[in-house]
Amino acid sequence: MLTLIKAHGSGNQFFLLDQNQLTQPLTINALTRLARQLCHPQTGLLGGADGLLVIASSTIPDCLGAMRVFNADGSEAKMCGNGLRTVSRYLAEKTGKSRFRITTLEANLNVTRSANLAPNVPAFSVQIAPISMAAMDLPLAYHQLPELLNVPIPEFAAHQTFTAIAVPNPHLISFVDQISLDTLGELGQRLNAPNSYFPEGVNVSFAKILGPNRLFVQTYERGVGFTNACGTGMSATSLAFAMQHPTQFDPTSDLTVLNPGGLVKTHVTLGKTVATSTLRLIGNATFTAKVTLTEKDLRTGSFAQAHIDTTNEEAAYQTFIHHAKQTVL
Ligand SMILES: N[C@H](CCC[C@H](N)C(=O)O)C(=O)O
Repeated sequence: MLTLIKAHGSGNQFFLLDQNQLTQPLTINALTRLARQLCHPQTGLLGGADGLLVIASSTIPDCLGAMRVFNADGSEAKMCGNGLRTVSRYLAEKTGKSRFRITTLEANLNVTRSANLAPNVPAFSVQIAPISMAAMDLPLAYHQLPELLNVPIPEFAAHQTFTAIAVPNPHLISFVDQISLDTLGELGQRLNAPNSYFPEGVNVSFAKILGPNRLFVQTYERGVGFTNACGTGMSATSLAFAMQHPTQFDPTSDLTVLNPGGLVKTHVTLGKTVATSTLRLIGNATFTAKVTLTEKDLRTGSFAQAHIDTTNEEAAYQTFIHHAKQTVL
């Protein structure tokens, strides 16, 4: 038997699979198929999820594991900020460590257990890196511009400016007075269609500035669609906020970033270049259920015999968010 964990970071839902439990690792094709099967909102497990996080061993010194990210549509992503917090918790509990690194596709990232946000609401602080605005790192094909920083782009949306940042997965960010889900949804779908300005797709975030170091961010995610929260999206948006709204950015304290699924904190340090800036994402790592099933059923995508143990953490998280939103707004 093996265990899948259903988890979320700020309402961004994932299944965690530690490949070390398997007789042999699943191939990329099998992981792509499994992500689609597990995450499907109707036919998946537990109402589906936004992605599948695959944990494997790492050979890098002081890295306790490696994380790969598969979106609900099966596409692989370079990074997942909310997911990294849940993987950090999994590895912290597996090893008893509270400060270590995790290998991701383009960086070995520092993670640290933080103080619980409330009783039964564990939290982690994770590094988000590498950071780039170079069109080739997104990749972006828009009128040969070397980067997008606060650029009006009528083809994307009227009367809006856009910033593109890779952390290292690709993000397109626009600060708006009011968030139009229709505009965001149409743009998200259009820029993730074949032959768009973003040949590998892009996560699109609209952000509302609520006050100094306080944002609300809604993201349309590549490979998923609208989600409760996008960790890398909120991190990239925090960096864009620091660059574009310096009078409202206090570098000495965290930002509070609200989202439909709750809230996170981010910390931004602005370097001389974007590549020398740093980002940290701090927030909950909630395990909502543990799923036990045979390796055979996992490999065949047969979940009828899976045994579900629901935890009591979701109620604790909702209580925390209810109180937190009252204090932050
Ligand atoms: N959809 C994203 C991956 C998941 C990232 C998001 N869930 C996060 O927390 O960062 C992408 O394709 O780049």
